[in-house]
Amino acid sequence: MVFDLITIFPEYFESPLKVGLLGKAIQKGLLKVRLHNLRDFATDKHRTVDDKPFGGGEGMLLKPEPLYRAIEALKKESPEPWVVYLSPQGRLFNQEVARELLAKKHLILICGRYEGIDERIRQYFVDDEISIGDYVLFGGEAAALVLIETVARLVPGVVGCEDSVKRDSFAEGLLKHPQYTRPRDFMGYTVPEVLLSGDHARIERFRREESLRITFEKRPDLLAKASLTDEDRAFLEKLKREKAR
Ligand SMILES: CN(C)c1ccccc1CNc1ccc(C(N)=O)cn1
Repeated sequence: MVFDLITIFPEYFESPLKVGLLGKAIQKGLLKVRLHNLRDFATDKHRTVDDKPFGGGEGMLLKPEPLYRAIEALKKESPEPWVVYLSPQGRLFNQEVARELLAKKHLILICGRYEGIDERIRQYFVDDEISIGDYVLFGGEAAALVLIETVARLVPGVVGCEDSVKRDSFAEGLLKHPQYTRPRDFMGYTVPEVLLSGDHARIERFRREESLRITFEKRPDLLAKASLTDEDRAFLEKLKREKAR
């Protein structure tokens, strides 16, 4: 997996790419993240990358030429790169989109600043416009980092045990069940005894029911998309009856 980042603030990414499992994965060569300063693709003396919008209006836009030069230079380096533009106008990013992007193997991420980029770059050179959520950031860098972390976690070997990635929240379409560790009694708050029972079948069922319960309470919208067994559906019916009471 290769991520090429086009940004006017490469320094933004310094420490996030060094720490934790992402830092280790890059060190191990499980994935590559390459930073490209958009200013290096400007040709004038002042390395200009932005300009005023035609038709007037507040703020500045990223000019098309430096972006075009950056994208074309990076496209030459690999067979089929996938050009992603992070913007509030993009399709909503989620775990499913992350799995799609993992299959692309080489992503070129454009981090917008100011009011965004010239429409002709978006229209003719971007393959995929993605938003990480309905809010406005100073720039696309934070969104790019969210995308990189989510996709990187899916690269084999990045997260220790593969199964844990499979059992993540959203992986099966449900929210993750609550988790506990020592001590058994913390300020009088104890751990559900089933988790101390050693009865793995019972523990698995308890955890599945807890996932169903918190998804039903906090994100019922996810239930429509989740893959549910008959046992799951029966449990959800019980929750609905309890709620109706
Ligand atoms: C300056 N803005 C508003 C802007 C406008 C257009 C493109 C990029 C930017 C950079 N900001 C971003 C980027 C992404 C997201 C998101 N939700 O993924 C939120 N904000």
